[in-house]
Amino acid sequence: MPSRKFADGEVVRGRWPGSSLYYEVEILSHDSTSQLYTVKYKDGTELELKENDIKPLTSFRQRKGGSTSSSPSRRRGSRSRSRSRSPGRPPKSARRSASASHQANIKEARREVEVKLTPLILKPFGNSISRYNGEPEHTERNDIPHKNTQEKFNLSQESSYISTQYSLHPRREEVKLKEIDSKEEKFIAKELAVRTFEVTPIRAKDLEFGGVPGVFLIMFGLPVFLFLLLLMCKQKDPSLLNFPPPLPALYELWETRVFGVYLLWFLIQVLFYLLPIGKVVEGTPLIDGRRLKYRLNGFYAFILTSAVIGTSLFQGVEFHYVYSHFLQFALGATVFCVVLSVYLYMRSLKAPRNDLSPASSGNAVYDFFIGRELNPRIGTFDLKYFCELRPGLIGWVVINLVMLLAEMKIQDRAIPSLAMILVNSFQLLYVVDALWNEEALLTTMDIIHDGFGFMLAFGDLVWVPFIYSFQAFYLVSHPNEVSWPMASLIIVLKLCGYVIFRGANSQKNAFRKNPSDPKLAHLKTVHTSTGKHLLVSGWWGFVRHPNYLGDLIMALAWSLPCGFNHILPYFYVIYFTMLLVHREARDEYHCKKKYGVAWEKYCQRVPYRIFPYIY
Ligand SMILES: NC(=O)c1ccc[n+]([C@@H]2O[C@H](COP(=O)([O-])OP(=O)(O)OC[C@H]3O[C@@H](n4cnc5c(N)ncnc54)[C@H](OP(=O)(O)O)[C@@H]3O)[C@@H](O)[C@H]2O)c1
Ligand SMILES: CC(C)CCC[C@@H](C)[C@H]1CC[C@H]2C3=C(CC[C@]12C)[C@@]1(C)CC[C@H](O)C(C)(C)[C@@H]1CC3
Repeated sequence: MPSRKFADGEVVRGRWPGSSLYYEVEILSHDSTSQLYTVKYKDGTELELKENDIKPLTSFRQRKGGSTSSSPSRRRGSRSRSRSRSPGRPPKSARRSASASHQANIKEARREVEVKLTPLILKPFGNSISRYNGEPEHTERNDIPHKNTQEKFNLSQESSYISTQYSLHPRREEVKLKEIDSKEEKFIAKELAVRTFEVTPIRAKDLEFGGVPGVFLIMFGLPVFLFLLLLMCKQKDPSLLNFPPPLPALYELWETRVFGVYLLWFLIQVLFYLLPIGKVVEGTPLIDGRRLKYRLNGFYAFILTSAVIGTSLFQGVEFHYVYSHFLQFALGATVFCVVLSVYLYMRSLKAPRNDLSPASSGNAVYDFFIGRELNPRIGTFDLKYFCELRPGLIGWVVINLVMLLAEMKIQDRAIPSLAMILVNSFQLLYVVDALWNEEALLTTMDIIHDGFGFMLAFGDLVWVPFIYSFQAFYLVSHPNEVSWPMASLIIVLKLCGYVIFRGANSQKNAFRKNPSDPKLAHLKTVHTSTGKHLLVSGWWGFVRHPNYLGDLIMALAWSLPCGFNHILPYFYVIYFTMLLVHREARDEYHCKKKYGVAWEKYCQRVPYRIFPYIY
């Protein structure tokens, strides 16, 4: 077997094709047949290089006094004084055909500017930002000013893919050069976006959820499973050992009126979403540097929904209808989700490449599931963002209330059971918390990475409202009396989970928003090649996903009020453990790709993923 010189994960310099420039890259893999290395540049571009085009870091000498950068994604220090070339920028030969006239204009204008070129000096670890994935001198730092500089640096560079390669010193016509700069930057950013998609097709082995067969199974299996669970839960003895009840015929489950009520609910939420109340914030930078705007009015939508529900109750609207047609509502929501997914896939075929999700693969079945378009929008209406928090999440609280009323009616109670009150209030707290901290959603994997397809449409609109309300649904036909001491223990457990969940999420969100926040000055961090830091103390030094741990503890506290007669109310805990273990693995995979060696250092330092000393 032919030997290879560089190992996976090694940080080296890779030649940018068509040029004699070398950039820091991470070796991702090596193909022994073609003898090519797959490498990743710091701006995320992945390419295949020959061994000859790769050099160890040590083969570059550091030159004193040079004002250069070796970071592909590094923004120029002084925009008026420097010109750029970057790995994102295609080699001249490749670019010429596509952009001949644009380039001619630029060249023409540039001729009028007298410039002095400073050749690139590759400077291993010459500046903090170019230290690849790790901490050559100190791994931990509390030095906020240092962190701040880097973080600011990173934030500004995030919207640009331009790197400083040559230092040009204009002597005249500075304004003109600036104009060319900005024209060219836009052009390069656009080309890079296209190029990144061209050079990084997702290979079959990178498909998540078991690839095409896996997502096929999930798409058909989950709706069937949902109905089985709901039917089992309605049985007098919902033991798993009992044979599952047969699925009713489709015509028995379909009711146009129910579907109409569901549509009405959806439209009311659309209306609330469109209200011009709440502040508007920017999301994380997209591949082409744009930042989408999002209005944060989820909490207001919740208040308004509560007002509508309260008024309807007062007016005597029969909410029991939802309980007695629960399966029909679940089917209505499923049909809606399928139609929505088809629409999303169809429109994504016309979407520009820049708008596609990094998770999409080119395979129709897989993309239908994972979502092809990252942020499908109709005007300013963001479909994914809307569905993630509104109809399903707020719907879950309303369904819980329906179950509480149904319990009182069916069990002939003057007040709801303590178990029902616990389940309702715990889950209400969870939903209100999500809506109150709506901005945090903008940095989740769902918004940044996954497209909007069947997975999230079904998850948000069907799975969340109809499965997450399962404990309340169970309690309607399976009463469980909880003693006060037991209730107190459960409340303590829920609060512990909530403190961990909220503490961890808030700590990370605050750190990502402002790394020099004085309240976080005591926390230790490692810095990464991207300029971002990773927290290695506080909640994030306890386990690598403390927020998942808190979430799981809360999930257990939601199930305990249902007692120990059946395993069915614990389905949520079991499913959620599987979901979060899988999600954790997906996140680790992305973080490993993003942060390389720095992530490995973090893993060594914080060895447990979710459960301390267990996993
Ligand atoms: N109820 C449900 O069904 C459900 C389902 C899924 C998730 N959730 C909850 O949703 C919340 C968000 O979850 P999520 O899956 O989006 O993941 P998350 O844990 O909030 O975010 C993961 C990201 O955090 C950053 N990060 C990781 N380690 C870090 C560290 N040590 N220091 C600083 N940043 C670090 C990384 O992104 P960057 O470095 O790029 O910032 C990583 O990609 C969680 O609380 C989770 O429990 C609930
Ligand atoms: C295969 C499918 C069944 C998988 C479906 C997954 C979805 C149900 C989840 C994926 C991301 C989740 C999520 C929340 C709810 C459940 C998901 C949509 C969330 C809205 C719950 C409240 C949290 O506070 C949150 C806003 C952080 C969270 C975001 C992710």
